[in-house]
Amino acid sequence: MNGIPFVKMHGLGNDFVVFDGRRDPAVLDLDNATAARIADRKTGVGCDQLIVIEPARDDLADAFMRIRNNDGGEVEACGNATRCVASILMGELGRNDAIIETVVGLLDANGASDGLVTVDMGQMRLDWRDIPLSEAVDTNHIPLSLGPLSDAVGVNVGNPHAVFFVDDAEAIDIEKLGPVLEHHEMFPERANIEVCSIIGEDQIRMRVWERGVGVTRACGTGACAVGVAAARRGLTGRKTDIILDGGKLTIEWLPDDHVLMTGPVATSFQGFLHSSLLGGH
Ligand SMILES: N[C@H](CCC[C@H](N)C(=O)O)C(=O)O
Repeated sequence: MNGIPFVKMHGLGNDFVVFDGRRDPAVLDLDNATAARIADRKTGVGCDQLIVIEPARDDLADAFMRIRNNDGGEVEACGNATRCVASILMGELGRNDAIIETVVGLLDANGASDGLVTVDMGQMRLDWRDIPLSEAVDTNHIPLSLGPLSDAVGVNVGNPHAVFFVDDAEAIDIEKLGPVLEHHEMFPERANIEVCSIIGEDQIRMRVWERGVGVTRACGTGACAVGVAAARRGLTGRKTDIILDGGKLTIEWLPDDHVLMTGPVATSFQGFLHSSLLGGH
């Protein structure tokens, strides 16, 4: 079988095409158009994010993870994919831990009970400049309203998030509101948009419109942002279960502002990318 091997994986239905650039240099430095063609669910393999495992730059890391959204654009963080890459690396290394390097730093991953994986998603950043926002506002109460949504909480998980609390997250038309908010002038680098409601003690139901993708069944960095936002607002404690369309993630916001995210990893299939999809690359 010719073509470049990949593995199709997902975290709670947030799905990825994962290439190994350490073995196949043809997938290193893909351009945005090529990445979008591969990620396209009609013309390509189809995925929310396209992931390339690359040789680590930092001696402390086991590998570097490059993340591209469905629209081909490179982004800083992807929690669900980080668990998937950690699972691959731990399998290769025969270890129950791995360090994944990203453009925003090193992430520590560990195998947890029941086949789950825990990732330290790093230190959350809460200043308006770090979200980033286009003006100096209290990020615990961003003055932004659209329809039934208002009064967002901004959190940077390596990537930008805006969290809205509502009575019933499932009643919100996120397909309509998400893209308008993603591209709002308040967010100079756009934003991932989460709509959530408290459904029990330390239990939060969340839906997400992802920057550069659209509605996904789960978003790990989004769950981190929601867990932090709820605790900032005093709606929950610092350890919460986040119920997404695709299932549950457990989030813990530590006193040092790091966030631990625990959840499952799944492999769908192995495949080979026809070289025509790499285009002129
Ligand atoms: N699904 C990913 C989020 C990707 C974030 C991406 N949509 C962005 O533009 O930041 C996750 O599990 O964290």
